[in-house]
Amino acid sequence: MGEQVNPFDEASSVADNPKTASIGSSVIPIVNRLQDIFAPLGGSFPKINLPQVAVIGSQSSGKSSVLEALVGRDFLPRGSDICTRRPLVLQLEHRPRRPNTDDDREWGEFLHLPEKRFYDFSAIRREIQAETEREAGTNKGVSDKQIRLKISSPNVLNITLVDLPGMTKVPVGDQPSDIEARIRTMIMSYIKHETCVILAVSPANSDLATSDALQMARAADPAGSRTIGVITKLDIMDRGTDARNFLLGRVIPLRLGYIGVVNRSQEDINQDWSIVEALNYEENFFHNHPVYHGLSDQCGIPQLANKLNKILEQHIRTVLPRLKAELNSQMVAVVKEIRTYGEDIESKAEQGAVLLNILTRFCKAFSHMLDGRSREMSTTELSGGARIHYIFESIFVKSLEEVDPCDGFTDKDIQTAIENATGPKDALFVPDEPFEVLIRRQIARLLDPSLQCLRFVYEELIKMSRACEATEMQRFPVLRRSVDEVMGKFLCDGVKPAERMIANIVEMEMDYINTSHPNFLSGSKAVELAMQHLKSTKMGTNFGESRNYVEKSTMTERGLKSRAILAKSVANGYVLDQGSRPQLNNDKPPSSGNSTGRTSGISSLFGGSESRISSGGSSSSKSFGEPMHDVVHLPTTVQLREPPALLRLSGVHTEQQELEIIVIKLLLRSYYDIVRKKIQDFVPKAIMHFLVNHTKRNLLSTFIQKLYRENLFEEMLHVQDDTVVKRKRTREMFQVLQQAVQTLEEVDSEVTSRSSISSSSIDTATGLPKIQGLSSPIYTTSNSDISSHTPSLNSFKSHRLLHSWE
Ligand SMILES: Nc1nc2c(ncn2[C@@H]2O[C@H](COP(=O)(O)OP(=O)(O)OP(=O)(O)O)[C@@H](O)[C@H]2O)c(=O)[nH]1
Repeated sequence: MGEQVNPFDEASSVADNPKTASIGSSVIPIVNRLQDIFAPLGGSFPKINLPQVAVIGSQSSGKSSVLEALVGRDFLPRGSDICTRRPLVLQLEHRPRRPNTDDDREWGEFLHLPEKRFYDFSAIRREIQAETEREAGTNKGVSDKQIRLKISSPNVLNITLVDLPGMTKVPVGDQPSDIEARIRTMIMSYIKHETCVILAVSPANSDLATSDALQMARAADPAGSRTIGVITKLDIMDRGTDARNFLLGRVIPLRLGYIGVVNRSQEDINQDWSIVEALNYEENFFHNHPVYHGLSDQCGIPQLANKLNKILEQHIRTVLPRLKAELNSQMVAVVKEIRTYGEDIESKAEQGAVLLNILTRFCKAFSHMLDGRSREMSTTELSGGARIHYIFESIFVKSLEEVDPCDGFTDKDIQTAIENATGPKDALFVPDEPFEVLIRRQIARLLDPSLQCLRFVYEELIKMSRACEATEMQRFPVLRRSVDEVMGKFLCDGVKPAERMIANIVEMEMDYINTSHPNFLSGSKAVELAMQHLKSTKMGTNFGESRNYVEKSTMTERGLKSRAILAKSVANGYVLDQGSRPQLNNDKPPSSGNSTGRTSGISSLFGGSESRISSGGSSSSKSFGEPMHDVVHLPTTVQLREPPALLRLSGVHTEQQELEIIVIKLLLRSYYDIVRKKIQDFVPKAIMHFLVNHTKRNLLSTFIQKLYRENLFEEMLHVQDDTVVKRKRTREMFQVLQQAVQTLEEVDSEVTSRSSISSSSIDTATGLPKIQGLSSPIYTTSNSDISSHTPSLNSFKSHRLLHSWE
């Protein structure tokens, strides 16, 4: 006794002591093996996160002593007074042994002292004490601020253990009056998590039935599926009493049962007993004790470690299927990749077959994509032929729909066109020319969007051809480039006739303005509507309404030629008839003398103003032999101003002019509508015929013509230089994965045979044992050990549990 353990000396570790078992000792080989499996697969593989273990109990119940014994290292402050005053989160980190090195030392590292390694474990204990005092003071104060300590060693498992301050009732020193509630809240924040295994420590020398630890554990884990009861200080119970009934679960039943332990007493600590010595003492104690002798499964730190190890093994067993699934999906990916690298193709016949196959598949994929029969059809966005339909309907047709037929010219422009068309005379009727000039101009504007639509479809086809490049084509860069080139040229060639056809359609429309079209608005209707509009404008009503009405109502009406109809229009009170002179509706005599330049002597079609017809009678009554005017040559008194070089209309319209403008606009709208509809119909047809369907029909024959040539086989099927390397590497990876799957199967059956927890009693979410059925009483079963059932691999597999991964 009293022999000091040298922490540097690995031989002194409990983990290596064949007589003892520390936490994770049985799990380490499994985890190591798993790591060996996954190491060659790279860092992408997820880690196995084991559950956290938290030690709870009343003050000085022996929590730190239990934790130390489980880890097998002396490094925690222990004592009869309050020692743990801040939560200590102890992260054990497995460091693989490095071959051919002797640096297998263990060290500790605090989060608050990064990069400082503690190789001396008593220095770790001193730092824990110092750091506790820095935060919680020296006078028994408690803080919930964690101390985080990482222990790195080749002998530990990756697991986190938490030592928590003990529960107390009466505040002492600097402790606040609500210390009890505060500590309980702190403890609960750790043990409430489903993945936390609770070690509920109760000292045997106090009333076990009122154990604070068991009460709290029950609150956090009502099913009792992750709580192990630990009874300490069995060596200092009242003489004549023992904890047998408690250990057997007869007082407070607990699903995972109880383990009784004997740690070092304060005196042992003072005498520097090592952990190994303490464990030897404990072993002897139970062996020689008349009551506990028969309860060897429930007594001793090694039994506690065993119980915990089984839980950890079970957890690993729970995550194994997930690992397998992960391996399998990697296998699938690798097999897929191997396929992209293909095999070496030697003979010409083979090369020809491969090339033809690739080209045929490409064309099929292209066709399928166009027709919406692609296997990899997206459900999140439009693709293939649906995009072309969208271009036609939602872009092209809709955009033409939104064009205003009178866009691009003003009323003044229309009036100027009318004036110019009548030449030096005043017109009898509204002439055809302005209407034709303007409608041609508007039809010409349809060409650009039509060609744009063609370009959009062309670009779609290019995109689709890229998307169709089958995986096997990826490894033949020359073939890929050639297919791109042939496709590009082929599509370009298809664009040209489509372009010509579209230009022809527009030109045809511009070349002959068919005012006899059945849907064209009749001139008389146009005049009528124009007059209605003028009238309603005067009355303040909205012309838009009447115009809409007109457009609808006249679509089917057979139109008459504008000139003829206009000549029979009614305007401003005059009845106009072709070839006859306008008659005034009233008997107003024509005024004489003050005729303007616009009066021509013959009434114009819209010649409604008196001034425009007033001088007609007198001039027509003169004979040819007579001079036109009676000119009296007097000295010039009035100087005419020179006409300006650039003549423009003022923009102020007479009512008559306004009427003419409206008529022209109505006719423009009506005719433009007819043309627009034709263009909306013919342009997509031209594109489909000359470009899209042509491509579908003739692509394969073009490919065969251009690329399927024996002298090109070699060149076309030349693989990328790194393909050979990749092919080799992927095949090796496939073998590694195959090996990994096999090893995993072995580990699985190994763990299954070792694990003694029934698969049906595993919580699928946490990997921890669970209670069957909610109706069963909490902390119910007697202390019948969790090891009573050993499931077969098949029974385990049939359950197909969920696995907890983080
Ligand atoms: N005789 C005997 N003494 C024990 C046993 N377990 C712990 N002790 C002593 O009880 C005292 C408290 O032990 P700790 O391990 O510090 O208890 P703790 O629960 O961590 O204490 P706090 O963290 O301060 O709440 C120490 O003096 C230990 O030596 C035991 O099984 N038998």
